[in-house]
Amino acid sequence: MAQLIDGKKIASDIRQELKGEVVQLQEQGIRPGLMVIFVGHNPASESYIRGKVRAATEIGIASEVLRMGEEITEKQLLDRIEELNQDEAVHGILVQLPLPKHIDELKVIEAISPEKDVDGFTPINVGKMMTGLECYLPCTPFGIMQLLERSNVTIAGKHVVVIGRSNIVGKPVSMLLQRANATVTMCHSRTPDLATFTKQADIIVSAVGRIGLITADHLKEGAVVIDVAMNRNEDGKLVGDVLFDEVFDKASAITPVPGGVGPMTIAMLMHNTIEAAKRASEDSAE
Ligand SMILES: Nc1nc2c(c(=O)[nH]1)N[C@@H](CN(C=O)c1ccc(C(=O)N[C@@H](CCC(=O)O)C(=O)O)cc1)CN2
Repeated sequence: MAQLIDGKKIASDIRQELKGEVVQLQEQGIRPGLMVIFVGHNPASESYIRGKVRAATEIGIASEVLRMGEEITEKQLLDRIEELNQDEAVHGILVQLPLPKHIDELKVIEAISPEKDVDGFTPINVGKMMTGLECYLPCTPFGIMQLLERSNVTIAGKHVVVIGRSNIVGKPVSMLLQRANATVTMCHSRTPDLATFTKQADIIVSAVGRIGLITADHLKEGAVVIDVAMNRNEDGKLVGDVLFDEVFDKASAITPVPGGVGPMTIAMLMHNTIEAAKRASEDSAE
């Protein structure tokens, strides 16, 4: 039977720690500020943004949601980002993804000032992460690392199989795990005979978005399983890639969906926003 890695509890612990940091900043007259840009009406995004605003309010971060209709042009969005880049009260800017199809996501992300890029998605921050320079780490991969560390899962020397190659999760988490001295194998939705790879893993990170992708047969006894996916099943219930009930008996530790990686994404966004406020005040003091 596995240890349940309780992301909800760990994220709540992190938010409590961050609350203390915000109190200290406020004593210096600094109030961290986060601007969330939401284009369109995606219901899932709506719910994630609510979670971000709730967490910010709990911690004492000033947050605002800039809502833009689906019909806005790419140019209008880019102009708005440029204004926010210049706004000193805004320490962190994020554009909720996905964006409507007529807007080029990469172009929009690139427009965010790297100093305010609390999602860690801009090419500058990605490049810094690749080379080990100080930067904002993307929130979901950062959250996965925190989950593993705070659950006392050893990473160094372990073989990790990451399934998924997105810019948000698969690629960056592979890099962070490798930096923590794991040996990383990257697989994806089109990897033939996935089980050949996953059966060799001490830790599996699955971020594909396919219900039932990982079964007990994909695991070696005692592997750690991190499920990053958010899928809706036939009953409308939120489930991951992993068949939780059967994998639970074979794994040594496992994250649930919901209540695993998801809450950590928001906690690490709060961490990055506070970091952005600290850096801005250090820069203005220089
Ligand atoms: N600009 C960004 N866009 C997106 C990101 C991101 O990091 N930055 N990640 C995802 C969505 N996301 C945050 O934005 C996110 C996903 C899931 C959760 C979460 O807490 N999930 C809960 C379940 C919530 C529910 O019931 O619907 C859980 O797993 O327990 C938070 C944030 C894509 N876009």
